[in-house]
Amino acid sequence: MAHILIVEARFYESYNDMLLAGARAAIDAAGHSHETVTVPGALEIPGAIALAQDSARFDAFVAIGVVIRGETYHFEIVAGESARAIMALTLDGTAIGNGILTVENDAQALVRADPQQKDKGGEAAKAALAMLELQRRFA
Ligand SMILES: Nc1c(NC[C@H](O)[C@H](O)[C@H](O)CO)[nH]c(=O)[nH]c1=O
Ligand SMILES: CC(=O)[C@@H](O)COP(=O)(O)O
Repeated sequence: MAHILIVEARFYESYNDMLLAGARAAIDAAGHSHETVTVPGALEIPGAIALAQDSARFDAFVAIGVVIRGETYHFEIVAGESARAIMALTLDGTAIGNGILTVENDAQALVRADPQQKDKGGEAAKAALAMLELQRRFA
């Protein structure tokens, strides 16, 4: 059994609740355990994963968050830099699934957060488990 850390950026309460439900359901269905930590925003997720890695308590990570475009360039920074930093951690061999939604509006966020619709939280959890399996296969 693996132990998974879900790192959520709780910027939008309702969407996060749905993403977490999907991620937790996927991990439970695969027979693994999980715990969750909360950070202020998506930009803090990669740092939280890096800090948690040092504890060696977790086998894989799931990033959960919602980034909705506003009026300024900040969307590109938050969306792009969180994805870039997560990818850098992945390329260092860390099993991570990225469930950070980067969308234009609330309607797009809802469809993707809802476990009964696109279930991006569950998708990210399954991706993390798939990468963990590869990591163990190549060990
Ligand atoms: N606008 C969104 C943010 N912005 C906050 C940043 O992620 C970060 O917490 C802040 O810049 C302090 O370092 N975060 C989201 O997750 N979603 C957004 O829509
Ligand atoms: C993604 C963001 O950072 C965004 O929510 C911030 O909104 P704004 O660009 O209007 O400040």
